[in-house]
Amino acid sequence: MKSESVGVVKTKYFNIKEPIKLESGKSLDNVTVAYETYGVLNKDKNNAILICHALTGDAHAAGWHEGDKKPGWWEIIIGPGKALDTDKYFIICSNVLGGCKGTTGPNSINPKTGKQYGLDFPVITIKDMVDVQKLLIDSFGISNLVAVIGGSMGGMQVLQWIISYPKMMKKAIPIATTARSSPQQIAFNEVGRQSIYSDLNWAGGNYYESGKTPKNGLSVARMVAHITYLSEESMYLKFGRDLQDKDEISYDLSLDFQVESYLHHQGESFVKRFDANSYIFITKAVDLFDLSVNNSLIDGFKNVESKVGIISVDSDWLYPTEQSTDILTALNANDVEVSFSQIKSNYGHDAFLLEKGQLNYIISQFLSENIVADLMKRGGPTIKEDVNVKQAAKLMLDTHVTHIPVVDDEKKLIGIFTSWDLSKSIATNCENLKDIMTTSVKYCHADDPIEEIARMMNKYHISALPVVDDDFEVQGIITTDQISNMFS
Ligand SMILES: CC(=O)SCCNC(=O)CCNC(=O)[C@H](O)C(C)(C)COP(=O)(O)OP(=O)(O)OC[C@H]1O[C@@H](n2cnc3c(N)ncnc32)[C@H](O)[C@@H]1OP(=O)(O)O
Ligand SMILES: N[C@@H](CCO)C(=O)O
Repeated sequence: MKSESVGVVKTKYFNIKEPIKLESGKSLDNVTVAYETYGVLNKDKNNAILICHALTGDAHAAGWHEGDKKPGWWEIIIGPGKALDTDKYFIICSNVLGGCKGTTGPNSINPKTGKQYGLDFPVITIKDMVDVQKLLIDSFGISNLVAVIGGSMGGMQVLQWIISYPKMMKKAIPIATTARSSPQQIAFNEVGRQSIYSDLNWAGGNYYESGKTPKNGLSVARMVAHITYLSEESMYLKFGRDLQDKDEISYDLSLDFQVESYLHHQGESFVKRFDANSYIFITKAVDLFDLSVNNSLIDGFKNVESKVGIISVDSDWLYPTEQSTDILTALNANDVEVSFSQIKSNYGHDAFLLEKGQLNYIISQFLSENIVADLMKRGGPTIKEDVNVKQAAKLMLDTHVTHIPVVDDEKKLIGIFTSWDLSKSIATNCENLKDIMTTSVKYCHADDPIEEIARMMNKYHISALPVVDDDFEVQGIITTDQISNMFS
């Protein structure tokens, strides 16, 4: 076990009491969500990061299940000192709705029949997956996530999050993904589904009780899909035209090449961990994914508020970089704060699971708290100037703050009342807030760099700055405590 691993972990389960209303108009009762967490949720509940997994992933993103030979699928970036630093963040990862690794899906028991759903399971969408994740996040009492991050189908969930719940996260990191599935991506998934339907054990999806699953069909579906996760270069480097367990071609249509053997291996190991019906429903959800509105991604992304760090892989031909730059263009057109990084790798699409150095560097850079929005305390108390000092002092005491922005009737900043002003009021027997408050108040904006704020605080010997928007309305406050916490 690596020293920087989170160690032995266990999957937990969250049961949703209310029915889940799906995008299709149908609903699902008794939904269970399998999830894992790493790190500690702080008392303010403002250090959580949500991971969204890819097509065949699960909640087990990091650490080791007792007795397992392999760690979670994103062990390379989750753990003490890594980009998703569990000494700093509280990491949550759940198995998607429709999955087969603990969250309700087609292999779960339908409460209405007492039998496994099979194809009675309703068609679900990426939005349905995100809505279920939101209920899980709500159950922790988290009202604002540091970030939502995911690759491939996980990246689709990230993009759905920033549209469905724009105020729920400061940052979003969609990796190797698209804002709408392309005809080529749909085509590959349809071949996979047809391969399952053609299996003699398919039985219309009701194979659970027979004990014989459509594993051959599912294996071939995986073989085709797995090719799209690699690149021609990586396959040449790994296999070339080398033969598998033989010195010469046998001319009997048996397996000859290493690449054939590799794909058989990937197919065989996949069917041990995945359910064919889940594969059908989840690939269908991926195909239906399209965030454009009136065929425009610009319209689709018009409500985004979070800062977005897009990452693509230069050799990814399943989700090519152009689909990431389409997202970049649409977010830019909406004045969203967005950055774009490209992983240099010959691995292809699955580089987001493998390129440890680049992923840790790019993600930790993006997550590093460098603007006011990353540290500020949103909301918080404000006060009108027409109150007396005693009322202001009581509000300070009740809300445990030493600085209260003073606002007019439109919530626009007109001053600040500090504990120093309170001391002055006592020393000068001043009772009216407006006679003692500081009117030449220094302020800042959410997108100001932290370094600039620190310089202002140092220059003017102040320890807090109200944060205002373009209309000068108070959005929150940033104090020296929040800045010093960033370095501690
Ligand atoms: C985000 C998520 O959803 S994660 C879900 C799990 N990940 C995926 O499904 C993505 C699909 N890709 C994979 O599974 C890949 O194996 C990864 C990305 C996990 C790892 O990639 P790499 O480290 O490059 O391993 P690679 O793709 O070469 O596969 C290695 C395996 O193939 C086997 N293999 C390699 N060559 C051959 C061959 N000629 N014949 C048979 N098997 C072979 C190795 O023995 C190894 O076996 P293992 O499965 O027991 O580890
Ligand atoms: N190979 C990963 C990514 C697919 O997009 C998976 O199977 O989930």
